[in-house]
Amino acid sequence: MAQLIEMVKGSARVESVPLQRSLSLLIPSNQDQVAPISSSTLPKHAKAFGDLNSDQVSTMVVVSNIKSMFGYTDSTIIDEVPIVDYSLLFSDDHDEQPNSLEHLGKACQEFGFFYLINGVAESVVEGALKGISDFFDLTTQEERSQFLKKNSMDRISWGLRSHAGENREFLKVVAHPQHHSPTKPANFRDAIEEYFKRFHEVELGLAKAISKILGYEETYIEKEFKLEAGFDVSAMNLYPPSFQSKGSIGVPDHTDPGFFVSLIQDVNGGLQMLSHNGKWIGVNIPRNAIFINLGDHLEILTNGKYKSHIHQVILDNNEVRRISMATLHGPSLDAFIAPGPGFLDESHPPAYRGMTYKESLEFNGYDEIDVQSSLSQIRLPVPI
Ligand SMILES: O=C(O)CCC(=O)C(=O)O
Ligand SMILES: [Fe+2]
Repeated sequence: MAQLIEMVKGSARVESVPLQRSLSLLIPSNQDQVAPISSSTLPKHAKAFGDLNSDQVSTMVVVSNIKSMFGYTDSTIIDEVPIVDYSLLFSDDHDEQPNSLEHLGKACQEFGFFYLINGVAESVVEGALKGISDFFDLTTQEERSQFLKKNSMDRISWGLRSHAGENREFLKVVAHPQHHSPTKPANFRDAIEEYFKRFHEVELGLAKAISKILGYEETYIEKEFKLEAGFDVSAMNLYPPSFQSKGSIGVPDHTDPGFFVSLIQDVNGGLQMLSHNGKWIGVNIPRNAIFINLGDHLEILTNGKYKSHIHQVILDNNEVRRISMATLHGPSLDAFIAPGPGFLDESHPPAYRGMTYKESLEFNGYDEIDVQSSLSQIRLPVPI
């Protein structure tokens, strides 16, 4: 429990300083000595989840209220996903910024994934999800199937998988440097384009912040990955509720290529990450947050310092259909990605082969738009 409390403390950078202060009031340092709490010290999120009073402040209650604050139910797993506040990474406050960068560094190195808040306006995320929902609702499956991939240069690709190993319908589109997507229904294209535009700014911001944490000038990752022409592919997924799926697997376990993946969804349920210590963690995205999962090519560039984590989608408990959009933010197709010299020394020889992003996407025999990982083939044998 102490560990969980620590985790909640460490990750609860939800809105700004007031919330942190309130949380330190909420979280007793010792179970026998409960700090008094006044509801006026609580931020608006905290007020929204109920009328906390000093009687309720026990360790268990604190944790469960923090859970409900983020929209969790008791049966979901909260632990071990850090929350990173994007706005604090660029704060003018001389204490705030280094603390936030350190927190992001820990999230990257010790987890490899995190919830990002204050990056993209909620209305933009909601708009994109509504657009995707309209695409799946307002077109028939037959209309959608016109986007079935026909050749390797296709920039839009549709698929329907319905077997024990995979259950989903998806539409993949190239989102950057040029956005390609179906033009019907109206607003779908505009809504997702707005998300791609806004998120591209956030991507550049995260590239700056992570470069700094790694000890480089802030343009390091942007230059290495040539992000101006970064190849981004967005996978929009529609998962059936579990009673409609023949098997329980939505997407089998895999890692994703690229710098990182940004994921938004309409309802929680199904995405699981394999943590550093070999435990599956349920991804339950707090409202207003975007899930970030580091990709294969950041692992390659950092020679394994930051890892790309295996994940899967399991549909066991889904009562309703779920929509997600996983955007794989990649280097430019012609960027040559190899372990950076700054991550190599005698005890850290190169652990991956260098190749262009395009080559790595095609390494398994897949096309660029399929964005399949080839990390296991790119890994070099460990010298004895
Ligand atoms: O839909 C999800 O939650 C994850 C999908 C995913 O991992 C992918 O499309 O690569
Ligand atoms: Fe994935």
